[in-house]
Amino acid sequence: MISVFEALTIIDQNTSQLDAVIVPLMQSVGMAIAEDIVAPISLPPFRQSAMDGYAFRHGFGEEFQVVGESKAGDNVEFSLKENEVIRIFTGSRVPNAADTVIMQEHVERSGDQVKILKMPKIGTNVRPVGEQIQQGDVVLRKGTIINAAVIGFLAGLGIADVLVIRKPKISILVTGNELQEPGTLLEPGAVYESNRSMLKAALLAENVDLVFDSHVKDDRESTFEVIREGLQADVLLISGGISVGDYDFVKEALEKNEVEEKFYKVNQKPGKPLWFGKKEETLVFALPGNPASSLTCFLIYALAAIRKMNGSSKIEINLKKGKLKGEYTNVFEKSLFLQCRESGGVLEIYPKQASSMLVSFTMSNAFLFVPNDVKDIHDGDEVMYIPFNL
Ligand SMILES: Nc1nc2c(c(=O)[nH]1)N[C@H]1C(S)=C(S)[C@@H](COP(=O)(O)OP(=O)(O)OC[C@H]3O[C@@H](n4cnc5c(N)ncnc54)[C@H](O)[C@@H]3O)O[C@H]1N2
Ligand code: MOO
Repeated sequence: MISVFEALTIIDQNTSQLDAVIVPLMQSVGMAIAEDIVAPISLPPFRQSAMDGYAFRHGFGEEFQVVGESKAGDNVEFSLKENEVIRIFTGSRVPNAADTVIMQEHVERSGDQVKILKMPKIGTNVRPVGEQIQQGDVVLRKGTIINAAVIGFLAGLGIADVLVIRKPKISILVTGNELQEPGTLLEPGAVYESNRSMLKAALLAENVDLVFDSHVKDDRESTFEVIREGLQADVLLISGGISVGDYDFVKEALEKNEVEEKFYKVNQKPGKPLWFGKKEETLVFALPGNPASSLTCFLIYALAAIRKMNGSSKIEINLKKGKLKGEYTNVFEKSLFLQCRESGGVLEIYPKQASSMLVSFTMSNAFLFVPNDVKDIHDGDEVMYIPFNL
């Protein structure tokens, strides 16, 4: 059985960033920029007034006559004499002849006469061309994730389309005769299906396209067929049917579909029977069906691969250092991902940790990571943890 870190390395070696596509700006939210962006124009593109007030030539007294107006959107030029001002507004072009703008609260106006009450320094309230960005500057680096601020900034540069890493296409397949949809009366021997909704919910916050989701009964032929369909994606996530029971057909169906196994079984709890493979460029994660095992394996392995496809860097665990509150003994000789609450670097382990249970997950914000060779951990000991956000 391989270790957690070997599993991550194998996934990393088999995962590549997806190709780049041009999309309209408004469709790019959450996507990673695929090449450095160079400013096509300077910002501001012209000398711009920062205030509503008057534009004038500094150093020629305090009393002026208003001889014109420049409002937002205008592009008028004036040859200002020493005692002349232009009425101006925030965002308007400052005529070349003026070097300073005084805000209107600092003048006294009567008719077309203006008296400056509080003389500003030369250059005040005039935003120079390129004050924010110079044309030709690299303004955003490859890999930047597009958020509302980036959208606003790019739109402000006049950019309407952007080259981004395309979204991974994801298929979800859950297996099991016993699974029944929530909202129906539970039949004897059945359980409510939860992994499909859970994985879909976890993917909502990610930059992906869900292209296929299905439930298949424990049947050899149907499992083969539905996996064949689900492989039309960048990532196929399968839940359940990957253990060694007589009705666990997933491994066999993956092999029959010529998905190459890269590993099966990781020395961890939960999630020991995790299976990972690849067919051409499609990655397949067969997640163990127990709900906590499925979610743990998704968060630690599949999500890291999806994010790498999306433009983030290497796949690795984000291990942080904290202190344990309480005592814990690892009796399993496996690496453990324990659901816990982290606050200020102090970790408290929740009691119900079985693979079949999600109750502690609902209250958790981190995994305490216990390596397989660590047995006893005492109150106040330094521990490693992995924060997560659900
Ligand atoms: N003889 C052995 N038996 C098992 C081993 C083993 O090594 N030898 N490993 C155990 C471990 S560890 C795990 S984890 C499970 C994984 O089994 P499968 O991946 O085959 O999952 P299933 O048998 O299909 O289901 C397990 C469990 O989870 C429930 N389940 C499955 N899918 C869903 C779903 N979509 N929503 C809600 N609940 C689901 C299912 O009803 C079962 O109770 O194997 C152990 N066995
Ligand atoms: O490895 Mo399984 O997920 O513990 O029950």
